[in-house]
Amino acid sequence: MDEYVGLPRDHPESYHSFMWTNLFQHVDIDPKNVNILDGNAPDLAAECVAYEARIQAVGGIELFLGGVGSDGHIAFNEPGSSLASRTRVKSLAYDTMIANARFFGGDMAAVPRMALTVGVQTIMEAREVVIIATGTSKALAIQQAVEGGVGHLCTLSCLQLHPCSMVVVDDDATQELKVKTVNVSTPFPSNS
Ligand SMILES: N[C@@H]1[C@@H](O)[C@H](O)[C@@H](COP(=O)(O)O)O[C@@H]1O
Repeated sequence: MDEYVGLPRDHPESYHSFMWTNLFQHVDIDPKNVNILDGNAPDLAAECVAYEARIQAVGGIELFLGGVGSDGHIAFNEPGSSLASRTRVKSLAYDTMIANARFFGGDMAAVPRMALTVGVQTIMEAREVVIIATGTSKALAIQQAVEGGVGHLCTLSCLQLHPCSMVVVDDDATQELKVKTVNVSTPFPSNS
């Protein structure tokens, strides 16, 4: 769904490496059926257009599975991204660079400043969207996305308008939610 611009494909922190290490090498998939954006393409804009065309050619995205940044971004659709956006080159937000510095030895100078990413509209056209958010660092983003209005400052909020989306959270990620619900398996206290 996204890839840093200019980071060597085989760098341990590239999304190519992440996907091969954590998923593709464990499943029976023909490498020619893997489609990851090329952040080193000679023409980045053309790479983004071609990626959208490849999605269309296979009939669209069946399931979009992703995470969320602590500022509410999905893929690399940083705050301020157009809700009509499609795959494109994106400058990373300073907060995202700080969050990612841990993957680059804490060296901000080593953190890529740009990425290729699917757009908000690209994600909205997937038939199903599942987003996983764990930990207190995601709690504000979850609150804004679930209880706030739909807006481009928290691109996860667009899922309020998606017909088949789900956000999977742990308890920590729900800490900022204002509307409390009771776990259906918890019995109500008895008055007697
Ligand atoms: N580009 C990725 C996002 O696609 C991802 O959702 C986010 C959160 O990742 P994690 O769930 O590992 O914190 O990290 C990066 O910013």
